[in-house]
Amino acid sequence: MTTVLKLGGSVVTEKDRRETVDDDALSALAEDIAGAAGRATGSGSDAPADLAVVHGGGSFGHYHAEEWGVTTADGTHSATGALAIHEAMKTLNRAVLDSLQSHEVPALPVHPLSVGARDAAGDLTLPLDSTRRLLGEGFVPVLHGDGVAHEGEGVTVLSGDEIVVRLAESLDADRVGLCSTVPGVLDDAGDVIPTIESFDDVATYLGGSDATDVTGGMAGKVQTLLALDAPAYVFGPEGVSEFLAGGSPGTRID
Ligand SMILES: Nc1ncnc2c1ncn2[C@@H]1O[C@H](COP(=O)(O)OP(=O)(O)OP(=O)(O)O)[C@@H](O)[C@H]1O
Ligand SMILES: C=C(C)CCOP(=O)(O)O
Repeated sequence: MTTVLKLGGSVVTEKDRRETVDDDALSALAEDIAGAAGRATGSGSDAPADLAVVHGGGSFGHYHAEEWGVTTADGTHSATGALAIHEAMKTLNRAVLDSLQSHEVPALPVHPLSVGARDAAGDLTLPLDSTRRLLGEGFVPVLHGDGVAHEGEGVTVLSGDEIVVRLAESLDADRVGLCSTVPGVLDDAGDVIPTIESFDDVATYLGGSDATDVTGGMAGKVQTLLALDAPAYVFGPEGVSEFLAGGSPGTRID
């Protein structure tokens, strides 16, 4: 059983305060991840079957991407700018790793800038040999939204959501979960939509992000998740344990 879980940048950071980790939220998530694997602190048991974690940018990557005018399509040839985005994401990644490891989750980093590339059409190559091998050896690889080399553009943004989709396809994942600040995809009355099977059915409800976010909020998420073979779930932090236990919190996207 292979599971891909994205921790939204909106959840693990205070999105409107530059480069600020939400320590309490992150720690609660790490505890849920550890608990789901029967690996709560002190249990000493091994890693669960194949869990890959991805996290977004929150108040780390997005601030720098915006400052340098970098999006998923428009890049920078400034090494200073690209490094600012990458280093901010590495700082956040380190905080995620520290929190997971402090809950006995055997988490290790995989930095997409070092391996990924986009061609001129924007198509992504993301070799995942190290991710696959880490999983096979009982680790929990933790990838993150990052900069990526992009033909003709320099470096553009690679969103955590795009990494999730690529991971799910390449690892033939059984389940995909996106933990965001919202309890699911919401309709115009603010209620969680239980299941989404077509973009057109829900397009009018879907907006961008309510914070600084160069990769674009819920509409993009739903669109990319619909393209996946594996079922994907969008839920809030309260849904993580249920998701990792095999349940169906929030919105299911088929
Ligand atoms: N119909 C909708 N239902 C739920 N959320 C919506 C909807 N339309 C827009 N949103 C916005 O989408 C946001 C979630 O997208 P966002 O990209 O901020 O999430 P994230 O994945 O947690 O963060 P990051 O992109 O930094 O990783 C919600 O906080 C909300 O503001
Ligand atoms: C802004 C950067 C570098 C990462 C974006 O990742 P996302 O928050 O998952 O969209």
